[in-house]
Amino acid sequence: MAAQAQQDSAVESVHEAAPGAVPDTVRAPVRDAEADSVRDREISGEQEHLDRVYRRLEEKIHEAEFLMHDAAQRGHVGTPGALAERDAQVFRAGVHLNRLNNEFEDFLFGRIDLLLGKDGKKGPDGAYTAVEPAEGAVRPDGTADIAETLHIGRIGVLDEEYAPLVIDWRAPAAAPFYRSTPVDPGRVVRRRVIRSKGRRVLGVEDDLMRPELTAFLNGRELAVVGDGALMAALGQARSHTMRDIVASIQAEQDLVIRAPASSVTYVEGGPGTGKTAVALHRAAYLLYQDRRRYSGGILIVSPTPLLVSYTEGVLPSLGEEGQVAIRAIGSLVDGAEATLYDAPSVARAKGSSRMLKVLRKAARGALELGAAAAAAGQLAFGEGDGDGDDGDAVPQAPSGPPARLRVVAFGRRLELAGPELDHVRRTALGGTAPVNLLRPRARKLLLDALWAKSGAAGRHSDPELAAELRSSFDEDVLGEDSFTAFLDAWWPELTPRGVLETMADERRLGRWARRVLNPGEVRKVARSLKRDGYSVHDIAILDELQAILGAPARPRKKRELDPLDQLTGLEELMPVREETQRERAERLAQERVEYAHVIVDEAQDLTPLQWRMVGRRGRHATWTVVGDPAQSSWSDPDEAAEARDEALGTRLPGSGHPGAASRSSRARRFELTVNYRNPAEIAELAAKVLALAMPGAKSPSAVRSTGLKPRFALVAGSLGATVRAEAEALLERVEGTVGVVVAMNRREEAKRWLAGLGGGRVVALGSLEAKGLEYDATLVVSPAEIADESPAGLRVLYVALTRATQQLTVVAGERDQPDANGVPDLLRD
Ligand SMILES: Nc1ncnc2c1ncn2[C@@H]1O[C@H](COP(=O)(O)OP(=O)(O)OP(=O)(O)O)[C@@H](O)[C@H]1O
Repeated sequence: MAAQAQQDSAVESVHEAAPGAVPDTVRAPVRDAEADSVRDREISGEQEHLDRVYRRLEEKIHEAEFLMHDAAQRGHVGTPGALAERDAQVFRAGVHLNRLNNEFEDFLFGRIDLLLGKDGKKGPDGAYTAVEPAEGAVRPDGTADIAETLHIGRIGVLDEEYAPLVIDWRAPAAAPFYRSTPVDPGRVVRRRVIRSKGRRVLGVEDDLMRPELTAFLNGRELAVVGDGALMAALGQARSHTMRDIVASIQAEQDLVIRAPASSVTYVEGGPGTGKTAVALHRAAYLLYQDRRRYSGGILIVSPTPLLVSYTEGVLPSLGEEGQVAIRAIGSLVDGAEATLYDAPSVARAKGSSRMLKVLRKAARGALELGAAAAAAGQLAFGEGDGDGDDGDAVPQAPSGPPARLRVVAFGRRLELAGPELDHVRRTALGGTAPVNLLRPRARKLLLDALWAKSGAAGRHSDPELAAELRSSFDEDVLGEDSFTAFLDAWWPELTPRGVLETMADERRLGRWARRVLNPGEVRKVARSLKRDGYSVHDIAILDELQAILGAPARPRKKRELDPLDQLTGLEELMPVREETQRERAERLAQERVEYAHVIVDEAQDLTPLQWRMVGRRGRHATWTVVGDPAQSSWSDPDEAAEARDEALGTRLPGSGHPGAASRSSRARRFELTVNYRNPAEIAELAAKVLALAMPGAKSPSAVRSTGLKPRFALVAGSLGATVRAEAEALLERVEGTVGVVVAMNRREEAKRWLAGLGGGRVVALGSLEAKGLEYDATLVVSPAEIADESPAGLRVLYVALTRATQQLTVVAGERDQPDANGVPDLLRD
């Protein structure tokens, strides 16, 4: 038996079916007085096991420290082979040590007690692989023996004999911990969640998967204690950071987490169904399952920086760091960071695929502005510090490109002027390559035009002599400083920033956007580009411009010396030192523009231009796309879906997209159906808005209820004073966080209303910023204002109403038409 349970158990349980709301589990409470002693005994049994695990971990830490020491010694030997080996060993031991030293909050969190399996094969982790019980595992009288006990934790630990003390939660042997349900229990009789802090076991929560059985462990009947792990987790107060759900992942979520990554995995589900949590756990699972395949990195695209900081602690808590980059959609372009919001009408214009045409024209049009356009965006992105201060000013009355080219070649003065230069430019732009990469072509065409003017073309009939003459002519011209200076000014290397800034001129933009944007849109877009800083939509435009222009040459970074080499004097032995593994990892991270797997969270919100931007980061990647159409704040979901399919290459056969047919046929779709966040009372209210926003759409079913109906408040005195008073009341009623959601244009005002309140527990948010976040209590201010903000306003309101884990208050503002109870018209039946 792989890891037999240590404690004796007793017959202490009263079995009882779970309340219907709990989707996958059946729980059984125990009787009070007796129960306490059974509970204590069960806890001390788990404590013994945890102590054993920590003793083993300490041994492993000593081993890793020894390896590090040994590796350092090897460095002193000084041969290239020893150096490479040292680096590899230091790297491996360092990773190991780091993980072991990490005091996980609850390192060991689960246990399953299993029946004898159908066959006796063991997997690499020492656990039996059979999923189904053996035929004789259950005796005809309904009794059975527990044949195997497995403990589940954040990383796997083997004992001295290579038997599993802890199974990694992502290992196949741990899957039954998540997958087993009373309907389909497999070999699992009891599933236990163990709560611990540091090295102390605090409690256990059991779920019986085969309540009809009387099961024995070491001759004693299996005890069942606790109130169920899921409910315990859901009832906890929230902080400003998300927790992992590793101890209570539900069966439908586990299917998504462990789905093989081929092509695209689509995951849909309403608010609170665990999409974000599942996405993060999936990243950890994929890395565990095939670290080599994902060495190219996993990118998680999140809608806002707030959601990034809310979620970024989850992966380290799962033992994964480094390989996964979580980036907000407005931070995907190095050196540029979105800090501004666009009004919905501006966002619609900037994000739509119509903008592509405008940008192509702008990139070419910017050339006509010559060096002035290039000077506008002095720094290519990637070089700036991203604070929006470098070269943000809109160029003042650009002088335009030089009007004539004068050079001396073969002793003659040659000149190209206006129409000739225009002709060369038009011909050069006829090529399909990115504008910056067309510069050599333009240079060649200029040389051709000058050659034609020189009159030397017909001098030799012998082709060899003619070619020689031509090449010495070219050399002559290219050696002229005036030619290089002209080319730099006439065909400058354009940067995305520079082009974007030239678009801030309304007249110019109007020319480039003719018949694509209407005059109103041109005016608003141009005006929005005059601000200091970027919006999320500007970031996608910068990325698109980068693709249109072609990458500017990056200056080569100077290689830094490794202090270790200086210590061992190896620089002298090896003139060109090989990169260490660490350096290589750092270099790859810096240069990484594409990833092996891309996870898009809140995918319903991506605009067509954003899909193109994200698509460029995973051209050869597999994808997980997570979203909820009912929460979309983009006004044209069909247009965005088309852009998504194009970015992912999943369009149906006949679309002409390479690989379309095979990709679309391999795509998998999952739906998450249970709302773990909102109590039923809040979910019910939100469903009313969903019915208005998307008639016929189904809400996920809430897993618990609190008996607390949402509160409706009318403005008494000023709106600010009412909001402050209601927020204060909520702070009294919940232990954790309070989120106050207002229309976007009230954000600053709301921050002032709430100044000094709650000591960090209360946060004011614009409606779009609330995406993906959750609070113990939420205060939604003026539903009508939020709904009227944009064409997608009702869906944004739906998001706002589904953020609370415990309590919700709605303050009806001026635009709402509350009834006598304060219920705004939008929230009435
Ligand atoms: N199996 C689970 N066990 C415990 N908690 C869970 C489980 N699944 C989800 N949760 C919790 O439910 C809440 C909602 O999860 P999450 O934010 O991932 O949902 P979502 O589908 O992304 O929601 P939204 O679409 O509204 O942003 C989180 O607090 C999460 O920790």
